[in-house]
Amino acid sequence: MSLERQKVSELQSNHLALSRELAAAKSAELSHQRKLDAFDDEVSELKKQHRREVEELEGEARRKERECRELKEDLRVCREDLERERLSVSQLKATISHQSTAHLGLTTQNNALQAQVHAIQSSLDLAHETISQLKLDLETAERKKGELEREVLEAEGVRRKLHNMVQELKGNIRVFCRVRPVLPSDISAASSSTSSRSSTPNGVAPPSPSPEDLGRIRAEVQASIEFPDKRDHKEIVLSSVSESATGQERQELWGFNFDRVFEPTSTQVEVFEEISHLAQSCVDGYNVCIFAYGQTGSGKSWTMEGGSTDATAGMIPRAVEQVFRAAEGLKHKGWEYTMEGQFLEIYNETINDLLGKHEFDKKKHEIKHDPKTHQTSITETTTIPLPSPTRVRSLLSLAASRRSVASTLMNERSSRSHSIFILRITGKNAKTGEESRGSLNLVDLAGSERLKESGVLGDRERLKETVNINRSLSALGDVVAALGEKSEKGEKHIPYRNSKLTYLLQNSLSGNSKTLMILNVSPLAAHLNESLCSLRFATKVNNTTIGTAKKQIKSS
Ligand SMILES: Nc1ncnc2c1ncn2[C@@H]1O[C@H](COP(=O)(O)OP(=O)(O)OP(=O)(O)O)[C@@H](O)[C@H]1O
Repeated sequence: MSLERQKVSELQSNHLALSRELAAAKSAELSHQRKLDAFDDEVSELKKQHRREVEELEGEARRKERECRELKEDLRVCREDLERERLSVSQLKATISHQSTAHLGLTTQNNALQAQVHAIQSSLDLAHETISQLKLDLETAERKKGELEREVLEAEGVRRKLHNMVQELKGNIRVFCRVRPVLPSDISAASSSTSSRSSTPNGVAPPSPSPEDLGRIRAEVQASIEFPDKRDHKEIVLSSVSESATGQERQELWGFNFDRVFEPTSTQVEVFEEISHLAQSCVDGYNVCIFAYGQTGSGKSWTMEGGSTDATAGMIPRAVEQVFRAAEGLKHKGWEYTMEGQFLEIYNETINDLLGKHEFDKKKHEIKHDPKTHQTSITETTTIPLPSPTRVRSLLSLAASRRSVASTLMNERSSRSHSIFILRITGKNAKTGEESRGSLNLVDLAGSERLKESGVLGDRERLKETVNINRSLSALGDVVAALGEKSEKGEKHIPYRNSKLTYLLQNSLSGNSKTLMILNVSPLAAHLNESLCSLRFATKVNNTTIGTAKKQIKSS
């Protein structure tokens, strides 16, 4: 038992020891557990910290990756730039080498030019010397020229005096003849009448004529007109070939002489050159009358009024400008001029005021002649002061728009009235006290064709016009004839009052004025008979002496 007790005590002590150990172990375990918990906390803290660090490192890695990508992109761009720069460098190298070659060339050229400059400089020096010598020569020449100009002026005065004396001796009616060119419209009218004859029955138009056809048509429409006097241009010869009764070819020739004959190629400038002295005369105090005569479409309006350009302007604008120039040229001698204009037409023996505001034919205008001043006035007509030639142009176009224009077979824009432009020039000389009164009458007569030719027989109004036109033109012929007889036989009655036209122009036809008739002739074969009539009439006028023109100058 003791053994057992002993054993129990041993066991108890063991148990106690073990309990103690257990307790110690438990407390050790507790402390381990605490340590373990502390470690766990530390581990979880470390894990958190590690996670944070890992996240940071991953963020950092991503940023680095992005930077790396950007750097790679930059690198790529830089490489491209580099490539481009390399290319441009190589191009620049090529340019530089090209430029250096060019530079070399330019340097050589420059050297050559410099050598030339030196050469030019020396010839310039030489030229300077020559110029100063020439200047001296020029001064001497100009002195001589001034002297010669003075001599020419004096000679011009003498020439003018002699010219007026010759005119006075010859009488004061001059006749010029002007043949107009064949117009494209003449050829197309002839070619359309030929083609209408040859047109097919089904109305299909024939083909347009070839250049050869046109040449042939031109030769057919053109009358045979020659100008044999190539020196003085005073002769015109018309001819025609006809068949005699026996079937033989017979050529007839008609020759006429005038003071001047103008061929179809003559320009307005050339025609005006021959009459510009008349414009000068009216500034000197003469009555001047220029009238254009001829059949419809022969070029009267073209000659008197002309076209719209400077080159084609007719005698009216040119004469007016010349009058203004002449008046300006006399200013330094003390002359001051005033000009005024009137524009009238005679239509069916009635005077119309082309510058008036009233309806035509409503007012009755009377013609009055002053026997002392040899001036003609027309009652109740508009007189417009003309301070410049420009004003005259606008006045001409106003008158043209009011002028009676109707249509006949001869000319689609045929003027059926006589138009009379009157420019009155009054001059006063403050130095000498002289006064001068001149006038310039520019008359565009209505067409002179005969009744049968004009194709108006069926039209009463046109017939009346043509009868009136022909009556006034034949009255003009009678006046001219009577003037011719008067100078041969002494005093004789002159039938000025037989028409408004002759009565209006009385002072311009009676020997107190300088008169020029421009006969306009059509170049067409179809108008040959009319042309011959006109040429015969003009010859009658040309053979008439109407006496001596008188200057209207009054001394104070
Ligand atoms: N020298 C010329 N140069 C060029 N064309 C001209 C010339 N003369 C006349 N003409 C032309 O001929 C045509 C007839 O001329 P214009 O109208 O002057 O005739 P006219 O004799 O005045 O006729 P009317 O009696 O009907 O007034 C016009 O088309 C005109 O332009």
